[in-house]
Amino acid sequence: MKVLITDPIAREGVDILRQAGLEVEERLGLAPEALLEAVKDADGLVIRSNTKVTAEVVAAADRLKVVGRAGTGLDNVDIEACNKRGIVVMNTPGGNTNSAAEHTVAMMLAMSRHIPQATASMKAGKWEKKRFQGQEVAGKTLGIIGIGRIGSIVAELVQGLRMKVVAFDPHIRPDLAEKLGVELVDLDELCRRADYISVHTPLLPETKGLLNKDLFDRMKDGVMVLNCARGGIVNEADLYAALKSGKVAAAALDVFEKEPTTLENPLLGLDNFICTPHLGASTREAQENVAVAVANQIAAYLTKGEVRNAVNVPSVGGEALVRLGPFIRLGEKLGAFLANMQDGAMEEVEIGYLGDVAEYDTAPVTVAVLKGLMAPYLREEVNYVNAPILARERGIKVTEAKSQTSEDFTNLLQVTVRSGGGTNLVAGTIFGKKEPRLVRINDFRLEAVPEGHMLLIYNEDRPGVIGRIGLTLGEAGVNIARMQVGQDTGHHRNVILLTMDEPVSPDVLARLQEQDGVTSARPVEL
Ligand SMILES: NC(=O)c1ccc[n+]([C@@H]2O[C@H](COP(=O)([O-])OP(=O)(O)OC[C@H]3O[C@@H](n4cnc5c(N)ncnc54)[C@H](O)[C@@H]3O)[C@@H](O)[C@H]2O)c1
Ligand SMILES: O=C(O)[C@H](O)COP(=O)(O)O
Repeated sequence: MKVLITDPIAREGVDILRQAGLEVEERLGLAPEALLEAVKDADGLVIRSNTKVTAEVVAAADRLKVVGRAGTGLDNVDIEACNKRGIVVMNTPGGNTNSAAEHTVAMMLAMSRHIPQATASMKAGKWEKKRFQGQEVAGKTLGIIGIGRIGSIVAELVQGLRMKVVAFDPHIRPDLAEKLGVELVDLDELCRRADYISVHTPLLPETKGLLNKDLFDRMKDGVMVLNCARGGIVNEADLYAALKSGKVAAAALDVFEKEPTTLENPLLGLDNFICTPHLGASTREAQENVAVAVANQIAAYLTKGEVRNAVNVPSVGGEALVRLGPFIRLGEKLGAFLANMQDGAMEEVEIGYLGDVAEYDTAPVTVAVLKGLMAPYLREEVNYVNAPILARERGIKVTEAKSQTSEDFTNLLQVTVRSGGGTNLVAGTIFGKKEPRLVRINDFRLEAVPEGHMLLIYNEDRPGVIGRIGLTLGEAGVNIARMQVGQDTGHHRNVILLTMDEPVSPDVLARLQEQDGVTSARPVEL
C-alpha cells in the first residue's frame, strides 16, 4: 500500500511508514492539478496545513483510506467529503501543544519589547534605544479565548511571568479552569479587563471573524492582541483599522486569512504589528512528535485496521481501548452474522448493552455492529467512518438500549434486526478479558466462537438428521472443525452451527438443503 506525503514531516515519521512495509512517496508543495494526479493511487495521505484536501482531491483519490494530519488543525480538509467516501481523517493532538504555547508567549514578549522592530533597526545600522521602550507583562491581565490544550499551557506559562489570567470558553468546566488558576468570565468581561488578548480556538463558523471591529471596540484602549491559532479568527481588515487608530496598541499574528500571506497584506506595513509565517508548531520537538504519531497511526490503520485519533470515527484509546476493543470486534462479528441470516432490506437495528459493558461509551461498538451488518452487501465500500452514514442513507433506524444487569453473563451484547423478511436476534459475550462467544441465535442458546467459515443449519430435532448432515459434508471432503447444537425442545427444532476449514461450495450447500429433516442451511463467513 502507498502513502503519499505532500507537506514536510520529520524523517522519523517517514522511516516508521517504511518500516511498516508501506511504500512512501514524498511529493512536497504540489500544485492543485499535480496533487489530483499524485493522490490517485495513494492509500494514505500525510499532510500539514499547506495541502488542501478538497472534495475534488477526495474524488480523485480512488484508493484513499486515510488522511493523517501531522498536527492539529483540520480546516484544510473537507471532512464531509471524506465521510462520504469512508476515508478516516486523523490528526495528532497534543504533539505540538507546547511549541504553540511557547510561541504565543514568545510573541507576547517580543511584541511588548519591540524585539523584531529593534532587530530590524540595528540591522539597518541604527541604535534607537529611546524609540523601543516597551512594557512589562508582570501584573498585567491576559485574556485567553479558548482554554483547551494550548490555551491551558499559555495560562500556566504566563502565571510564571506573574500575569493574571481570565478566560472565555463556553465548553470548559469551571473546576478545570479553577485548577489552572484561571478565572472564567464572559467575552464582554474578558474584553473589559484584559491588557493582552490571545485567541486559542479552532476556526469554526462561530469563531470566524470573532475578533472584529465590534469586539475591538469593547476592549481596553491600548490592548495587545495575539492569534497563534488559526487565520480568519481575527478579521484582518478590522485589525488593521484598530492598529492604525491605536485602539489596539500592537498585534502579533502567526496565522493569516490567506496563507502564505504576502506584502499585499497591509498589516505587514505597520510598525505596531509583528508576525511569523505559521511557525507555532515549527520546532524540532513538535515536528518529531507529530511525524512519529501520524506515521504510527497511519501504519496501524492501514496494516491492522486500528483507528486512533480519528476525528470522523468514534475514537477509543488507552484504557478504554483495552476494555472496549473486544466488544468492538464482537459487535462487528455479530453484525456480520446477522447480515448472513437476514432476508429482505433491513428496517431497524436494535443494539442492547447488558451488564458491565453498559457502563462504557459504546458508540464505537454500535458503529462496528453497523459495519458488520452492511459489509456483506457493500464489501470494502463500508468502514467505521461511513457505516452510520450508509445506514442512515438506507433509512435503517438504529437504537441502543442499556441495562446494568444481565441474567446469565457478566456482559452481553444483543443485536436484533427487523426487516421485510422477519426479525432475527443474536447475542454474544466476552469470556475472560477478550474471548468472544456467540451465545444466542434467536431462541437457541449455544456457545460458539464467532469466526471462520461457518454453516448455520436449522433442522428437525429427530434421530438421524445430524448424521446425514455429517455424512453429506464428509462425502464432499469438507472437514468440520467445530460443531455447536442448540435445542428448542418445545418445537422439536435444532440449530446447528458448524465451523469448517474451508467454505462449502454451492453444490454441497444444495445437497445439504435437500437432506430429510434439514429446514435451511446458510453459509456464514466471519
Ligand atoms: N500556530 C500553530 O502552528 C498552531 C499549532 C497547533 C495548534 N494550532 C491551533 O491552535 C488552536 C487551539 O488548539 P488546541 O490544541 O488548544 O485545541 P483544543 O481543541 O484543545 O482547544 C480549543 C478550545 O477552544 C474552545 N472553543 C471552541 N469554540 C469556542 C468559542 N466559540 N469561544 C471560546 N472558546 C471556544 C474549546 O472549548 C476548546 O477548549 C487550533 O486552532 C489549532 O489548530 C496552531
Ligand atoms: O494546527 C496545527 O497543528 C498547526 O497549525 C501547525 O501547522 P503546520 O503543521 O502546518 O505547521
